[in-house]
Amino acid sequence: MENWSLDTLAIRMGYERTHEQENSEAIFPTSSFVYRSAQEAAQRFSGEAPGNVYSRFTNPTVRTFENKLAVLEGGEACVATASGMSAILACCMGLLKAGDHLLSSSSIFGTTKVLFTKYLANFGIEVSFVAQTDQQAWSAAIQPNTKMLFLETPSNPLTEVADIGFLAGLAKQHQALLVVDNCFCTPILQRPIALGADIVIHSATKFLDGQGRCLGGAVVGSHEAVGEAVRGVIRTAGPSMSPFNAWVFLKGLETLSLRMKAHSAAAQSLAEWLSEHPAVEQVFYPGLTSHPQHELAMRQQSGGGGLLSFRVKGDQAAAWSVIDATQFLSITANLGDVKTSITHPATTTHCRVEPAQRIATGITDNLVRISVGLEDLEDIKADLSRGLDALLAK
Ligand SMILES: N[C@@H](CCOC(=O)CCC(=O)O)C(=O)O
Repeated sequence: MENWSLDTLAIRMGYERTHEQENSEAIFPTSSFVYRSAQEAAQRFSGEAPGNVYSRFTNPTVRTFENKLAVLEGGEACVATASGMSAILACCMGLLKAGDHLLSSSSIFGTTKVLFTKYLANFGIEVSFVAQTDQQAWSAAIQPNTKMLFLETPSNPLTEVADIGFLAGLAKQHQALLVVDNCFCTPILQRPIALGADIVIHSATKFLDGQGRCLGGAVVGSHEAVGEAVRGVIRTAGPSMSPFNAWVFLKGLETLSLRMKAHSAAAQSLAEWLSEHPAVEQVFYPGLTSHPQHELAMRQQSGGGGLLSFRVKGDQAAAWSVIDATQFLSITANLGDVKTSITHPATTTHCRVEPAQRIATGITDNLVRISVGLEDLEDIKADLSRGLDALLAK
């Protein structure tokens, strides 16, 4: 197994067949487990003996998913959660305490921002935000009590790519943890732990699933931080992944590599096509609009991912008209699906961010986000052309 590539690991690693000798992984939809004696139960609950205890924190199907994702991300441990947001919550609850400072990129998913500002602040965690790609701002915003640096890269929805290596160095210098939400790239395109990050977060709902079926999340990192601290939160607070969802994500991992390469190639072509369209003001896709070395390196190595966004020439009505003119693209607030989705971030994914802050971070009313799926690219372009061409006729 040591020499297997990520493609083989994603399909083959980490599963011991039951006595039925099944080829596809079994699902264990059980809430609890039965012991041969009271003593065995006590040993399992105290951790003295290994094995399943209760599906809130130990389930064989969920464990298979966790073990596989840990290896793919290069972490020692993985804890699966009920959603991407509960992965972020468990990570913060397990690794921060009142009085600590969390330094976050300002280019994060709107709901993550609400979690940090509205809820973590209530528990005495200090939060501040810096521009994703401004290295001087990250350095200047470090405080004596900074315990965690947090970002999504590429960011949602402007696909800003941060230099993980630089931020990892900064975090280490100040004994803080670097947490990277890797849900846009997945380990197929980017492995933050190999670049120096301490923790990787996933919304498994996105590309890990790949077909928009289930909610789930994951935290990957060291035994101490994730295997102990974050798992302790999940065991106690209970935002756990269900066995059925874990099974769906296991199936998703089997095709992840193929899908990510196809999503990336399609998104890159679509970004280039959009940037030539006269009704489009600006396109955001890694390496397309700016060329810092780490951004180009990421794209050349593996592709820039399946997500892009663009500003139409006009206002919110113009953006909505492009969205509404599509016939098969899914108007939805999700991403990472084989079905292309189209989203108006200002009024959906980032609607709870205070307007001035939203606009300051580039989520303007004329911005449209696309998660490029695996339909024929010419069909996707034709669906988008309808609304874009109509804008020119006005
Ligand atoms: N991160 C995803 C999920 C979008 O989900 C929502 O926008 C739900 C709204 C909310 O959390 O309040 C994406 O960016 O599409």
